[in-house]
Amino acid sequence: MDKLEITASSALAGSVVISGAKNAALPILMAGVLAETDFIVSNVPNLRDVNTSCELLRCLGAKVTQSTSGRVCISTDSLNEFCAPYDLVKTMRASILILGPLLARYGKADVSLPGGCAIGARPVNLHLQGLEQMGAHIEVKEGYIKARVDGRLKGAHIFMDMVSVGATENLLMAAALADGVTVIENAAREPEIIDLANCLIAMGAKIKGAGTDSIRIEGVESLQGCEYRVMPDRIETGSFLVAAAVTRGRIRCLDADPSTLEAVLAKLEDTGAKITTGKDWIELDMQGKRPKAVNIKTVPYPGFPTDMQAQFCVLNVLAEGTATIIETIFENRFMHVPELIRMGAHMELEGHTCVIQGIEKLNGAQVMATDLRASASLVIAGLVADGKTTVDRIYHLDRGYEHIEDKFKGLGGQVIRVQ
Ligand SMILES: CC(=O)N[C@H]1[C@@H](OP(=O)(O)OP(=O)(O)OC[C@H]2O[C@@H](n3ccc(=O)[nH]c3=O)[C@H](O)[C@@H]2O)O[C@H](CO)[C@@H](O)[C@@H]1O
Ligand SMILES: C=C(OP(=O)(O)O)C(=O)O
Repeated sequence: MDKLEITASSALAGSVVISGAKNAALPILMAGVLAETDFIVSNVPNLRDVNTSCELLRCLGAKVTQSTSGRVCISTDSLNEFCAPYDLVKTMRASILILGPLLARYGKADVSLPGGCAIGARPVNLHLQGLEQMGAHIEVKEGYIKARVDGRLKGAHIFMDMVSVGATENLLMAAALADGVTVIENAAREPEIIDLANCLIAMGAKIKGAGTDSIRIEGVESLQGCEYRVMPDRIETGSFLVAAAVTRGRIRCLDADPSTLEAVLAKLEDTGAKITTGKDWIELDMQGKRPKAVNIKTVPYPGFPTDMQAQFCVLNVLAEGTATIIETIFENRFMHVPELIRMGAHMELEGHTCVIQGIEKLNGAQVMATDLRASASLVIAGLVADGKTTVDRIYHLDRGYEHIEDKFKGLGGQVIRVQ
């Protein structure tokens, strides 16, 4: 199994090109099921989760071609299977996003329950309740969600109990082909929802309000393929900016979108970083200074993202002062804490809160990656730890960071992959 070896690096410097967003690309690829003609997606990152999504579409009978330049072409002419099997779903939770599109277009879908994962139980009740409100008959049997509808789904007024990105996306895709108007209240407002909605609109869907907490979808009878470019990855961007901050460096993220990172950039400024932005770039300059500690509370967008919590833990581990980190989205998203403590961090964890006392240096160690962003945080920690840090189980990282070692190398970070 591959590992990453990281040795203490000097201040990161230079530019890094940001990839397309994993969390936008995955729902957009699933939306391919809705299109009657060829659908072309560009700026798709080369990631394990993208390969899994393409594999899932192929498993349904769709024709999918992936090019090395980040273009994926999907044709559903030969789609004739309606089951997302456990073996694929267990490797990627976002597979649940195939449910809405399959049901809306073909009236049937059997999707394996994704199961719990490292960061929390992550139930899918909101996805199922919303589809039921739209007229679907749903049974959960032998580990599979079996959903059926006679004819088209019906538009419905759906109030979501909790803000869920995935449930909003599944219902948005289902409603695009439903008969009548659907309103999703208490919808998630993440930029990836706007990206998905823009893609569906380019396919012919009628959607208003994406990016607000009330989305109105007037269902249409059919959707056509289009060419769509995936938005930049705001979490990859934030991860590189944090890496630059902890190494007291200066980097520029290219092909990035500053408007999707306001909460993260504000926190970085609070650490003492100088942030400059252009239309599609962000520069962070620590001016050689040690970052100051910043308190974080994760909340749905536009608040501070849970997907940046682990990286900000590392920043605070090395910052001047004491910080409190509160995780409110996932009940088990502090798996990086014991690993960072093994590297010398001063952290105390109680329930959803972690108190961090900043120190000057970490010590390299062998650490284990337990989920995607925890893995990224350990790589960042390795950049500023004395000696060598080995990050094991990096298949998590490969789910979400494209060419991570090459990108760090380009900034002067000493990160190598060993097999
Ligand atoms: C592929 C993708 O885009 N993944 C992102 C997506 O995950 P995902 O879409 O799975 O996350 P959700 O927004 O659905 O989860 C938010 C909270 O709602 C709960 N919940 C969710 C659905 C449901 O039916 N019932 C329920 O209780 C979850 O357990 C969690 O506590 O949003 C998360 C929150 O920003 C991010 O961390 C993930 O990176
Ligand atoms: C939690 C994440 O992804 P997923 O929802 O695919 O597990 C993430 O991107 O940080």
